[in-house]
Amino acid sequence: MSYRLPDPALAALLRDMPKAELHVHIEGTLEPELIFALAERNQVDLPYADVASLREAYAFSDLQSFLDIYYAGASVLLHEQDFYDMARAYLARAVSDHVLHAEIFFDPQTHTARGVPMASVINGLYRACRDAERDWGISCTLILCFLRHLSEDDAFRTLAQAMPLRDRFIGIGLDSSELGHPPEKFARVFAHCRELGLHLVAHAGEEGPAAYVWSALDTLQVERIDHGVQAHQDEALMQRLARERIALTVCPLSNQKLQVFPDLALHNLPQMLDAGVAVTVNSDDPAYFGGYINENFEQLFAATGMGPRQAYQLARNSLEAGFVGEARKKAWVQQLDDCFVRNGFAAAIDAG
Ligand code: HPA
Ligand SMILES: [Zn+2]
Repeated sequence: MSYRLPDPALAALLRDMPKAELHVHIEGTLEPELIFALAERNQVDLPYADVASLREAYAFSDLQSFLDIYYAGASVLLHEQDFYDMARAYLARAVSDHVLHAEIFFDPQTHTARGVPMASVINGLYRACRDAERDWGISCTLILCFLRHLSEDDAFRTLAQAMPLRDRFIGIGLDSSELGHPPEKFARVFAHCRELGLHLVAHAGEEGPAAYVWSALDTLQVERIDHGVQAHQDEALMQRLARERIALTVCPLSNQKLQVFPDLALHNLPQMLDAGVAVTVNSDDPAYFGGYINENFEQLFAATGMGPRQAYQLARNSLEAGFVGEARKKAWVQQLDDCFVRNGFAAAIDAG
């Protein structure tokens, strides 16, 4: 089900308000047109005849059915310039959606397993971030994700390969198939990353149970939870998330596409926000799930009937949950306040 906002003033506010994107997989921003262009450039065979038939395959029943196609799409990425072009396209889009700051996930094991050098992956993405900052003023950092369906030893090897480029990523995440791969499987490698001074996040409670969110917090000691929507099943967990202001990077269109919620109108984000949890809105894999961050905001608000007060809270949560210094956060929140005043929604600031 796709939703449209009937209120043009609210739609304009959601579009124009400054925001941060804290949960986007760069490989999930690879649009079918770019997949085919890179396939041709790199002479990679694809099991789809054209862009239209690839898009037709984007009908998912759960996380795994998506991941199978997502990893196939990433097979066209071979050279540093491919990673640069992919990230450049995403960042241009983020700028037009008024994203001030993006923390971008990448999955190195998806590429190194095919013989792509770690340096090609990280240097291509990093150069795109620096160029976007120079050209468009967007702030942009990288988070290296371990694939949880692989072993912890594989994660350690991946970390070792990335260490010569340690200054080019700020944190570590955990993604891929959740069920059967609980956070504690990666306890030792996360403890090591913590000692290295890396920020820590993990996907938990997307399809997996609330127990995985507890484990990500207590065993991995992550600073944010990616998705986390299953926390709603556990009142004690909800209270902890709210009390400790642990941000959840929620991805509404992803949750609908992967059938975590059968329909956006049934999404629990409004209740989580009401319960005082620091929820944020993000796009996850926008090329596959039918929309970038502003489309996530617009459709979610249209489906659930939320208004300017919640828009303010969500944007503010995102600007405050990034891994950046307090002075920059304060300046960004000032820009957010100015936007709400300019658009005639000053009351939403005071209510928030
Ligand atoms: O939503 C997701 N969940 C887990 N792994 C992923 N890798 C890309 N997107 C996702
Ligand atoms: Zn994700």
